[in-house]
Amino acid sequence: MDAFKLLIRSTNIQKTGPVSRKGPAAPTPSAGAPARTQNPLDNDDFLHMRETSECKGTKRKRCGQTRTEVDGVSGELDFFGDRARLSVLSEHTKKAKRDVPKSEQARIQKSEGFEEEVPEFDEVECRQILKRHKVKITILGQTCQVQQHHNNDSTRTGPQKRGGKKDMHTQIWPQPLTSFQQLRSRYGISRRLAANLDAQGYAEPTEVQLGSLPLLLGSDDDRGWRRKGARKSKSKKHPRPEVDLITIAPTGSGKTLGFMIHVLQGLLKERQATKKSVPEGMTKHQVQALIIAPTHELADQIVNEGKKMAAGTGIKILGLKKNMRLHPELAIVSEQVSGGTRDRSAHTNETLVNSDILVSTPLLLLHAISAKEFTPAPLPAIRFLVLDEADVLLDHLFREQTLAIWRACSNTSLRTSLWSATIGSSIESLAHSFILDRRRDLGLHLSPQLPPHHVIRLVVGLKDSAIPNISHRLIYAASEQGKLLALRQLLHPSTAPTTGAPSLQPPFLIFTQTISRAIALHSELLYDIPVEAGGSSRIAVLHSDLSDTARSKIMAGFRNGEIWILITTDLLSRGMDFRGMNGVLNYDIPNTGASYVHRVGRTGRQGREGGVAVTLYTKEDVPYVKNVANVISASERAKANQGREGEGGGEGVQKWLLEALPDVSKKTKKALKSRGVESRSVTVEHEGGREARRMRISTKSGYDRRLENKKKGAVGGSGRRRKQRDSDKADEDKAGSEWSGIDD
Ligand SMILES: Nc1ncnc2c1ncn2[C@@H]1O[C@H](COP(=O)(O)OP(=O)(O)OP(=O)(O)O)[C@@H](O)[C@H]1O
Repeated sequence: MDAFKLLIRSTNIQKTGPVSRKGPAAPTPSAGAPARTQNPLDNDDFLHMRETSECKGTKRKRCGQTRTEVDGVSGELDFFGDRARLSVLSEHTKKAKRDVPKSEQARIQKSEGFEEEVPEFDEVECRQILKRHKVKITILGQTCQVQQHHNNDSTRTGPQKRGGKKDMHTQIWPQPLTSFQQLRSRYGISRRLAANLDAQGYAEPTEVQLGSLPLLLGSDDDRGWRRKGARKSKSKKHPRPEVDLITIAPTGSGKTLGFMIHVLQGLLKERQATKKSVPEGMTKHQVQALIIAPTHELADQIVNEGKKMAAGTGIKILGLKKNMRLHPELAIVSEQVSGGTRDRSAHTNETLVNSDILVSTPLLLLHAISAKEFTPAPLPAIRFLVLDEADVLLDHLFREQTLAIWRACSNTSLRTSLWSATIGSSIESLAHSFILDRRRDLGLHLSPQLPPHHVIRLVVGLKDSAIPNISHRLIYAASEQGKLLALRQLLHPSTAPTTGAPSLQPPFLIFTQTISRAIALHSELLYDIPVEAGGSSRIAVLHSDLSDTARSKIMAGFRNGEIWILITTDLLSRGMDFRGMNGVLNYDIPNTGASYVHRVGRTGRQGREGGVAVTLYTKEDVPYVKNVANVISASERAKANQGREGEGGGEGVQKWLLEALPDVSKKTKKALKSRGVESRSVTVEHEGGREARRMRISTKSGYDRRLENKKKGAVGGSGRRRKQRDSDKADEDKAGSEWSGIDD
């Protein structure tokens, strides 16, 4: 199925200005820009690193010469090359704008299309555009008893039977957002928000933004909600349905901007509508939107993105920190506050920090809103709840915490949106039922005054699959020793026989199954990067056992190009947006197909070509590796449908291998998901045993290790003996010098 074909193809949408229905084809942002390595090392430098690693004696001079280049370049490392350029451009534009009178500015804006009334697409056009972009929008209906065998209504996408029951799902074709200008002209977003978006330099909405923003922002009538066959009523306007959205769109497709615009506009609209003067005793900012993400790193990234979009709007966005508490009235109470507005609560001595949007991990937030452990106080002011990486937030690890927060959001007009590149049917059902049950508990389903409510699923491309614009490689390395060897060959391809394998160029991420394995691999590779190229400072390990400060420092180092290779666990597999990332190496196979999709999705973002995803596997992994092979194969098929098979180093997984690999049973999948490959989870220190020793990450042979241990033992023993001798001598001296009276 050519699922992502249109993600990298041109569209019929004009790049700027008012949308023409018959406009020329233009590529969308996620349509795969030509390979562009923002990577500072830009290949030459990495080649230098390889050269220097091969440099011995005679080549010293050349190495020395290049060294200064490397040092020089390292100062210019800029993963966000485009962004820097854009910010310069936007500064330039801002300055130019300041010099133009306001009336003229308005005229220019209008001529640029910002204020232009954009004609609506008719139903056929909506369908064509959404289809071309592979955007499928479905109203999730309630489960009903099956009454007939054939369903002649073509708008029903089902029935999807579940034990004699079927889900009454209905596909719809609402107005797509074909240019950002329409956000203002059609959906009336704030001028400031539109300007902030403009300053980001995004030319056009990505597919997920094209589909989700009209649903979330919506106009006040039923435009775009016509279903196939429904009669158009020109005179009668219906209230726009309230929407809770479940969005499944590829990694790096711009979901963050989708929910951020929705939340910011929602808050700005409310602020404008009520034009509230702040009542006495109340704070100026009140948390009305919660964005939940599974890791601190992702939460920080969302805050950064949010701040850019919220600049100058008066809306505050804050990342929750450990030392903060959320008051039941939704003022954040903190003893040590860094930044933000400060107030003194009238009733307590606690310091209050005010914010409109709060970004947090589930546990941190639950802690902040719970007076006693896990009994969260109600959060009636919350009107927007965003679950980023919703599938992981609703999976067993975070489920209780996430649902507890969701339950605490007691506002009757709460709008919830769930976002991820992978949301399986069980998680979707769970979310759907939770939304319906919550409405039932609040009595909302009986209220005739309320507008209709829909739970909508939006899928972009082929659901739950890896992006096809990167090259996937599945490499058999037989054993742990083999994996280390393979990794070194990828790092220094000139030392390896030509295998046709894609080379892995920094910056890249290496994923391991456990923290201890990440640490072990880090110490093993520490000296693989030559001193001339920066040595051990170029490689780092990041995991959840490190302090928050250490984690932030490493993240900053990786983002600004000081660190080239980052070894980590699944901690960084979701949501992290590192621009210019050249590759991902799964040193240990991921536990699930979804985990593979997210890990490899750290490269090839925004449809960029040239990313490489390498997965090493050993004979221990053979029973499980089909999980990964299936995802790669689906991605390769998508590529083949685009006529791009063989690009980027040949087939990711050969057909014979796919057929030869054993299927993974449901039971095994479940065990793998919770524990990973069992033999890799045991450690020599704690559980000992041959198995653990075999899975250890080290190039040293058993013989060498024994020799080393003996040597260590001998050195230790000699040290102990020396100490003993010294202490005996000291005792003797002491005894000799003590006065023992006059001998008779
Ligand atoms: N309309 C756009 N045009 C160009 N770039 C965009 C657009 N929208 C977002 N981006 C950029 O695309 C990159 C990826 O966006 P984002 O992190 O939101 O992806 P995502 O869909 O959330 O991915 P993941 O599933 O991995 O979390 C970001 O660097 C963002 O700035």
